[in-house]
Amino acid sequence: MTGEGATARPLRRVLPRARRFLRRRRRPLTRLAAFSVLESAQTFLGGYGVARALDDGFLAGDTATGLLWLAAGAVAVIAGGPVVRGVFRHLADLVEPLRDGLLRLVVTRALREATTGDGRTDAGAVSRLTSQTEAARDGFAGLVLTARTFGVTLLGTVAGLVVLDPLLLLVVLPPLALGSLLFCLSLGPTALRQHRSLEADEALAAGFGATARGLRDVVACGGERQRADEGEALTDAAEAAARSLARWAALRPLTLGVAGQLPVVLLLVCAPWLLRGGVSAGELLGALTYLTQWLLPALNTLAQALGTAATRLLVVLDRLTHDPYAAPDPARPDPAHVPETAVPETAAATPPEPAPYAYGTGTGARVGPRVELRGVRFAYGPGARPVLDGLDAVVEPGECLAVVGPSGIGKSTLAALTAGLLTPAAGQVLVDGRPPLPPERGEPALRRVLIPQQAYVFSGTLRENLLYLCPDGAPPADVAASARAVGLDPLLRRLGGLDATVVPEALSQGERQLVALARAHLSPAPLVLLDEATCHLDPAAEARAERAFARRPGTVVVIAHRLSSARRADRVLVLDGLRALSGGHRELLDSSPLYRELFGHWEAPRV
Ligand SMILES: Nc1ncnc2c1ncn2[C@@H]1O[C@H](COP(=O)(O)OP(=O)(O)OP(=O)(O)O)[C@@H](O)[C@H]1O
Repeated sequence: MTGEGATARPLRRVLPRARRFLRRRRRPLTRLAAFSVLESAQTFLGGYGVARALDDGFLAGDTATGLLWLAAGAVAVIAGGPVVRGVFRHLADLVEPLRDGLLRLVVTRALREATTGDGRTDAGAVSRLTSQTEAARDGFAGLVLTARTFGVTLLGTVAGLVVLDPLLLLVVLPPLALGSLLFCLSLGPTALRQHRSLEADEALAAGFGATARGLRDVVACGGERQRADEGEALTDAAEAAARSLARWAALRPLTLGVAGQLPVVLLLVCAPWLLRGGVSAGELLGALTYLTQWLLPALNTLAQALGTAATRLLVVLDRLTHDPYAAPDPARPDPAHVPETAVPETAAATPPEPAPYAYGTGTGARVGPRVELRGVRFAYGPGARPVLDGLDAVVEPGECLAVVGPSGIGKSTLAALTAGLLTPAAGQVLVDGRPPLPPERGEPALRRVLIPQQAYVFSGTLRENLLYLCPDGAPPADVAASARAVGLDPLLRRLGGLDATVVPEALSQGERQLVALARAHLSPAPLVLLDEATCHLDPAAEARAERAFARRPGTVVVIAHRLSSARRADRVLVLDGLRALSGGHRELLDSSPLYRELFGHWEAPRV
């Protein structure tokens, strides 16, 4: 999860720019302040008029005077119209340059990206030019207006209370100052938590987006458990961030209560003392009018604006002013990459299950799980014709079985059933005597890897790609040995070593298959299923990769792309739709017309 430093970064980036911008706008700011002082006369008369209306008018039996004072307050509001117009005019002088500056920045950057010719395009420029700059302008204007209104109200209220009776100020000022101070102190931590929550949400969205995009490959590579753990870690982080934000946000009503409502309560509680001290009933009501009619609403609006609108403004400003193509900060991992490469803390903290076999580069005895298919029937849909029906087959521990048969006969279906990706409608698939668990139920340790035709390579270093199926990591010597064994060395040298960054789309299909093969070779999985996983390699490279898997301890099932794979395997399974025959290459040439026919059609390269 991102740390405090990372969450504070947008604040640190935006605040100096904001200060510079405001320093250059002294004139409109001064004019705005001058109009605001005029406007505070409205607030002043709002409370003072009520006090005089009561004391000099209604309580003194002079209703006309009372009504006149009330009317004075109303006239002040109406006369304030031109003042408000002036405020908006000077507000425009402040916020329009902000939008112009942001537009200039976005256009300059988009043009630079379009003309540097490095192939990167700033796809978000249109959104930044339109909605985001408008959002920044509106947000800034709203914030200035709210802060200004609060300042005006506070000024009018304090002036009114001093004129009515300084004793009133003695009661009102302490809780108002204390509440405001507490509120200001809570702003920083709340903003930090808001950013942390936003970042956690974004990381969550990026993580699940990446999973959704690569779902097929994740399943094919047997990475469901790792993905599920990563997803859970991201969800937990987002939840923790939201809870932390909620705790700080809950402080806000408390501070507002101290600043806005406690003075009202204190005024009422101290009313007898105030009245004895010379404060009149009208002055008391005037003070209450200041608090309830003016100060409290202004305080609430300000708190709301600072709590939500200001944070949103900060995020938008940061997005607009921060160069997305600037050199990345090494302290900040790219959220889009985190789920692809990182082993989640929860997984790392869980002690690994004792591995039943030794894998990787060893050359020991032929060990591995026994795979058994008993009377397996499978159809893609309830009414569909079964692809496999009554299929019996066995792969002995440590054996390499090649599966051959015409196109569409069900070879990949058999691989997917063995991997646990599909469940038979009838019969049983057993790996070491147990049905392979479907991916969503996962198994604690990586038991099998299926490499499909379309190899999965992600953006990251070669090392990260190779270690993707090694939740507990692997010694560097094993990584290098697996790369060498499957024939990845030339690509490794060309890219500049294990720490070179891989751009998946810049690799050929065969190179991608080599990366996937090295990854499976290095993985601790005791059962490897190669579903035409070498189809883009030339015959010599295919032979090298298959020999590497034959030397690796474990059971291997190869869905053969060329007959040469069948010749190298310990045994061959021929699927012909009605029955399955298994045996050695020579044996099948004698016993299986289909195998003979396939052999006749296949080119048998000499490698
Ligand atoms: N997801 C699916 N939904 C419906 N039918 C499918 C699906 N996948 C495969 N099939 C059908 O099941 C049959 C067996 O397909 P499968 O891919 O297992 O054959 P295959 O022997 O591996 O073929 P190939 O050698 O061409 O890859 C085919 O008729 C295919 O059209």
